[in-house]
Amino acid sequence: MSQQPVPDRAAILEALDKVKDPKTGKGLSAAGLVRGLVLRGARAAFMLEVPAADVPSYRAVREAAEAALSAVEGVETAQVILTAENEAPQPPSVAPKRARVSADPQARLGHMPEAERPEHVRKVIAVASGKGGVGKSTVAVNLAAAFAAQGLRVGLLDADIYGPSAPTMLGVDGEPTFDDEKRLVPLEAWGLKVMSIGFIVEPGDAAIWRGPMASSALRTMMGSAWGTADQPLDVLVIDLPPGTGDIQLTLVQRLKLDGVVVVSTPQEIALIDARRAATMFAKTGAPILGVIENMAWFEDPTGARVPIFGEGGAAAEAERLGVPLLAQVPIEMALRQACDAGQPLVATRPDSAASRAFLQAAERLA
Ligand SMILES: Nc1ncnc2c1ncn2[C@@H]1O[C@H](COP(=O)(O)OP(=O)(O)OP(=O)(O)O)[C@@H](O)[C@H]1O
Repeated sequence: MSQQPVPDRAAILEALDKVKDPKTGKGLSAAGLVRGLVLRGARAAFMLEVPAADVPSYRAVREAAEAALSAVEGVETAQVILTAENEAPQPPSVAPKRARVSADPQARLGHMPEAERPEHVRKVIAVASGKGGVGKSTVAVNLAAAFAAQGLRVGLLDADIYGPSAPTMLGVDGEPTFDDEKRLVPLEAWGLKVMSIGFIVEPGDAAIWRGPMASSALRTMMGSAWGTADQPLDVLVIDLPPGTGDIQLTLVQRLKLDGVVVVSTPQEIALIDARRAATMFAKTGAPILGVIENMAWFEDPTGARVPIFGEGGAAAEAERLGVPLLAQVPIEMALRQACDAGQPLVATRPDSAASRAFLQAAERLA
C-alpha cells in the first residue's frame, strides 16, 4: 500500500506565493496574508484576513488560493477562510450619554451598531465564567443537551479559543465543510449542531494565535450555517473563554446576545471573578439571565451533602445581581467521567442529580 504523502509547509507557502495579492502585487505568503496555516493530515487551511471593505474583492483570491493549496502534493482538502480584519473595539457612535458616565472604556461599550445575530437563530445564550476551571464548558455542553431534551433545535459554539473542550466533551471531531455561501457547516453530535475552533486547528495551536486572529476566527464560526429559514435553530449556546478579555468583548459587541449565564463554584475567589464577568456583561448591555453554581456539594456514601467549596455564596451573589440562581450542580464522579468519555451526562443519565440540575436550569431559561 502506498503511503499518503504529508503536505509540506514550505511547499504550501511557495504555492500560495504564486497567488497574487491584488493590493500589493506580492504573493500571498510574502504579503503576510497566510495566517494561522494549519496542516492536519491531508487537510490544509488558513485564514485570509483582509479589511472588511475588501472582502468582496478578495473572493476570487480565496478561490485561487484554495486551488493552489489543492494542487500541493498530499493536500486532499483545502480550506481558505476569508474573513474581515478585526478592528479595535470602538465605542458605539450614538452613545454620548453613556460615554460620559465613566472613564472606564468597557463602560462605553454597548452592542456595536452592526451587532447582529447569526442567520436563522432564534436565541443566543452565552455561558461565561470569570475564572478558569469552574466547569463552564461542562455546564455549556450539558445545558445545550438539556435544551435538546426539551425538543429544541440546539447549537453549541465552543468559543473557548484558548482551550476548546467541545470535541472532547461531545466525542466529536472532524473537518467542517463549507456550504454554497461559503459558511462553515457545523458538525452534529448528540442531536446538537457543534462548531469549535478545535475542529479547525490542532489542539494547542489556537493559543498561539494573536488576539485579533482569534476574534476573527470566532466571528467566522459565529457566522456558521446554524439553521435554515425552514428549520431555524431555537437556541445557540456559546461556551465563552473564561475571563473578561478581547474575545468576550468582541462577542458581546458583535453579537446580539439574548443573555449570559454566569457559572461559578461556591468558592469566594471564583465568585469575585464571576462578579467581574457579570459586571462586564452588564456594562455591555447583555442581560445576565442567572447564575449556575457548579461543584455545589459532594454527596458522601451516607447521602450527606459535603460543601467542599463552601456554601451559600452563589445564591447570595445571584441575589446581589438581582438574577435567579438557575441551578446548583453537585460534584459527581459520573459527570467527570461523562465529560472525559465524550458524552453529555444529561443525554446518557438524565436521572442523575447533576443532570436534573442542568435540566432545571434549561427549563428556567426556556
Ligand atoms: N460538577 C462537577 N462534578 C465533577 N466534575 C466536574 C464538575 N464540573 C466540572 N467537572 C470537571 O472539571 C474539569 C473542568 O471542567 P470544565 O472544563 O468544564 O471547566 P471550564 O471552566 O470550562 O475550564 P476552562 O476555563 O479551563 O475552559 C473537567 O474535567 C470536568 O469534567
